Amino acid sequence: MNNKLKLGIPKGSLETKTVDLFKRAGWSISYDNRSYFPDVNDDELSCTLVRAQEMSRYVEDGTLDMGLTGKDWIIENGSDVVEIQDLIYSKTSVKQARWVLVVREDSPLRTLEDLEGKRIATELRCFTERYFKERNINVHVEFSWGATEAKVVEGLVDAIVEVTETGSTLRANNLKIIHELMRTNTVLIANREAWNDPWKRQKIEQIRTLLNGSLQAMGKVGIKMNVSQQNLDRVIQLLPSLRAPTISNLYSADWLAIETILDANSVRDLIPLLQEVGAEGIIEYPLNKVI
Ligand SMILES: Nc1ncnc2c1ncn2[C@@H]1O[C@H](COP(=O)(O)OP(=O)(O)OP(=O)(O)O)[C@@H](O)[C@H]1O
Ligand SMILES: O=P(O)(O)OC[C@H]1O[C@H](OP(=O)(O)OP(=O)(O)O)[C@H](O)[C@@H]1O
Ligand SMILES: [Mg+2]
Repeated sequence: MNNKLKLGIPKGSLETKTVDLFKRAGWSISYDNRSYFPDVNDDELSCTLVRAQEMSRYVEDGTLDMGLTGKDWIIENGSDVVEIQDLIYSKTSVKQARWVLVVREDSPLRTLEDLEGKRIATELRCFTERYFKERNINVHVEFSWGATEAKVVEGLVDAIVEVTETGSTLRANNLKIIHELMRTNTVLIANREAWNDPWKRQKIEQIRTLLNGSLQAMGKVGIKMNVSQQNLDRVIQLLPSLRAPTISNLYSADWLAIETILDANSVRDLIPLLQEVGAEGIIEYPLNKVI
């Protein structure tokens, strides 16, 4: 029988982006709507859908060898897992999210200390209790099952501790941030025993490299151009690159080809500048992985 690595895919807001990332990395994960055990085109993997909130507990106890979840939930659960790789993506972006203390815009509460004796609702209850305890501020923290912003709007609680990325939910509800408690992002985690098993570690490393390479390639493009020897320095000065641009000789001795990688959104400003300093035959191409 084949060796198998048991992989947890986060069900919920991270799900689609995670499956997309695996697709780019070379693994096709497919399932019908009601199944919690997706198929994957790799005999060495078995996949299970698990809530992001619970992932680290199943990885810690070995039910799963590896999984993806948020740093916030690893901390909340106090799970002893190996954090293999930060993979900074979420449902909406490729940036970190923030857990923040939030009150109504018209609230007189301004600082952490102002929360003394007040009520706070949050999904991250243990973390929030610990955070205030460490600062000797007494608060009543109650668990929220979701729609947390509504509770502070309606006055059910004095404040909430909630995750935010763009801030649009807070703005839509006339809420303001008075303190940032933590930054969080998606992390690839592994069970300690699995990490110490040579076959499993090799498989985890393969997945880490390809997921990270695919994530790094998002929003980046390759660009290639020809330039005469006399214009070389002026072109090079315009080009950012991972290390240094690659330069190779063309058949005609005093012309060179330059190749580099850059942010896709910088290309439209860069191309006219490159032309001005003598670059010709410019081509741009998409990237699948940057490793
Ligand atoms: N709007 C957001 N922007 C960036 N990251 C987010 C956002 N919402 C949630 N996350 C992150 O995604 C992970 C999963 O989110 P969360 O815990 O809210 O579960 P969920 O799958 O959205 O389920 P639920 O519907 O219960 O909220 C968490 O680690 C969280 O930090
Ligand atoms: O700052 P923003 O970019 O507006 O993001 C913040 C919102 O995103 C999350 O909700 P989500 O969209 O995951 O919905 P959910 O309540 O179903 O989890 C979070 O619970 C906030 O409500
Ligand atoms: Mg959510």
